[in-house]
Amino acid sequence: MHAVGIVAAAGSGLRLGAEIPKALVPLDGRPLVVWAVESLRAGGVAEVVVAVPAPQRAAFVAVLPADVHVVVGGDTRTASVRAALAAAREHADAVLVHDAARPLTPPAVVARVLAALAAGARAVVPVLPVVDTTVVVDADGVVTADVPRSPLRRVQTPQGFDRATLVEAYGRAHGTAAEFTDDASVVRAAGIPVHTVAGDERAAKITVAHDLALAELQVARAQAPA
Ligand SMILES: Nc1ccn([C@@H]2O[C@H](COP(=O)(O)OP(=O)(O)OP(=O)(O)O)[C@@H](O)[C@H]2O)c(=O)n1
Ligand SMILES: C[C@](O)(CO)[C@H](O)COP(=O)(O)O
Repeated sequence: MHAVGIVAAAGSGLRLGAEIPKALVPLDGRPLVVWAVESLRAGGVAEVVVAVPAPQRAAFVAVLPADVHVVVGGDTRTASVRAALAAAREHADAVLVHDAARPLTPPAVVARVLAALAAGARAVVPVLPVVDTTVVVDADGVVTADVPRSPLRRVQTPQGFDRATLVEAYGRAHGTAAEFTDDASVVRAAGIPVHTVAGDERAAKITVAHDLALAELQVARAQAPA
């Protein structure tokens, strides 16, 4: 199976609040996007396309390995993945879509996604259980319902797809009013079942400053002498 990786790195990172795009923010001295590309490669995905913000294209090219294909992303994550998918070489039979914002994703997660695709899944996502009590609130913030949490899962990346399936699902979604927060929901909207494999807490998404501080600690702990 030949898999191509897509890294969505075109966001601005408003919630992180850095002065540069989030994917360029350093973690232990190296930009988040570089960590994300390395995770994919360590897990077995050699060919990678990265979607970046147009104004900072040159800055991304300067930090990424020369054999990474850089494309300009869009206004939404879905638009950025669509742009990268159009640039992904057609000889690939699988696509793994990853967030630049998940820099410490263990290679084993990537390998589990690849293995599920090799075993015949057309779509697969890494997931973790929900550990907090989960509720619904109304417009005033008053709890209106408890949600049984045992069937709930938190979805991570990389998300893996049969390439033709992902291309067709993105084609169907084009021009609809639907808003998608990940690629598996684009595929599910086309009626394709999405399978799951075990995710990993270390693949957490860096969204706010606290997440970056935790990631720095995670790297320091991994580097500390035993
Ligand atoms: N137009 C966009 C928006 C997001 N992303 C990418 O999608 C991933 C997940 O998005 P998120 O964590 O929400 O990043 P931002 O959109 O940058 O964050 P914020 O919502 O705080 O601005 C990130 O790697 C981000 O770079 C993207 O490629 N193109
Ligand atoms: C793709 C994703 O990371 C899966 O959990 C998530 O949906 C991205 O959400 P965001 O609001 O764009 O950070």
